[in-house]
Amino acid sequence: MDSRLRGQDVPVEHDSNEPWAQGGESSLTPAQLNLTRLFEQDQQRQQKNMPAKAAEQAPDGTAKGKPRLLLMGQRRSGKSSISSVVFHKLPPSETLFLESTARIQKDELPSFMDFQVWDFPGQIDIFENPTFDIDAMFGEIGALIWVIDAQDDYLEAVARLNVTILNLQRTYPNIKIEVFIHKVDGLSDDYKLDIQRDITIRIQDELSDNGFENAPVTFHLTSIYNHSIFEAFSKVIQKLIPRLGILEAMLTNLCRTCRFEKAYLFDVTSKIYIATDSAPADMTSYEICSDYIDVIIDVTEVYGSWPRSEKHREGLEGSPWNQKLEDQVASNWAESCMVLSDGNKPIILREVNKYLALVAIMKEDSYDKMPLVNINVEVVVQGLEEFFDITKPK
Ligand SMILES: Nc1nc2c(ncn2[C@@H]2O[C@H](COP(=O)(O)OP(=O)(O)OP(=O)(O)O)[C@@H](O)[C@H]2O)c(=O)[nH]1
Repeated sequence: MDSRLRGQDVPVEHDSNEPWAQGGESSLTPAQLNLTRLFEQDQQRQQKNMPAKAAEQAPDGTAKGKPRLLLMGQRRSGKSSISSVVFHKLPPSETLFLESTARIQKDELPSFMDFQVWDFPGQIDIFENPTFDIDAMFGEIGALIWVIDAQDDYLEAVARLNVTILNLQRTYPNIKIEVFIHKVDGLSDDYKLDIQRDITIRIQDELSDNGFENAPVTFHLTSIYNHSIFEAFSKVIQKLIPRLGILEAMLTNLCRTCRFEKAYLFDVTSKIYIATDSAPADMTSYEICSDYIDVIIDVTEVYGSWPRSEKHREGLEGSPWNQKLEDQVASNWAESCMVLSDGNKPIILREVNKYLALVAIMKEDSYDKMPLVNINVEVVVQGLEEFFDITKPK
């Protein structure tokens, strides 16, 4: 959308003499310097914890420093379906036709943090197979996602998961283990909770029998047929973001200042939310915001997206506007800073960069204050850009 459709935007002029506009170490604001220092400390700590072998080289030449998500579990538990639905937009019903994975599928996903997803074939046991370089696999920061089919007998899956956790805990105590109790669609709420309780107890008992009391294992109830899989991935990815608290604080402040009900920072392609404000997250607001992203993407696909052709640009900059496009829109990146009314609660979407978008649900009376809201959103977006600039893997 351009500003003619939006109407309410107040473009904020930026003084190029302002410190953050210039770049360079000496021109950083105290907040930027503080974040840079904290981030460097985090990285030094992580490098100390990394096994020497993994720190030396990346397996198969993939870029280092990219967080890696490993999808493991029994055959047909739903690993490839999860990866295809979340990261490749495959409609859930089409996963019925996916073939069994024969070799490890490595997916590099260009996104705000360029992570990789490795989909393991269900029949492979990496600890029994000497050809696997375990150090290279688990040395990088990331998470192991273990998928358990809740509609099937899960005892063997739990037993294999226990062996895997015990093996990992001895060498890589920091790796996060995320258990997806999957395919819970069609199960009653009571039954879902029973299964979750049973699996949790079986794993925790085994771990404490072996002397591991506080292993970082988290459980999620998931299905590709609703938003639960995106919600679970959001939680997994959030744990990989250094200094997530700063992002949350920014969004909480924005909600307070603009009287938003809820604000999410989304990774647009996967619709994973990578941060939200401190108000309790509820599935409904997440669903509304993520569906809204779909609407915007569909509209953008129909009416053209970045980059525009020279001719299109000339048309937009010509009469009657007679202004450069950059001067007409609030953001160089955003084509979709627009407001829709949903049940009297407008929703605002503002692109942050080509991967991220800020989506917020406003309160009923906030529509009148759009110019102020836009200015505040603009400032937060700049803060977010600076955050990701400082914390991106170097
Ligand atoms: N009901 C339901 N079925 C699912 C769900 N996720 C995946 N499936 C189905 O589970 C079957 C197996 O899915 P796959 O993704 O191929 O399983 P996999 O774990 O990758 O299997 P391997 O490659 O053999 O290890 C497919 O028929 C999917 O449609 C879910 O959330 N709910």
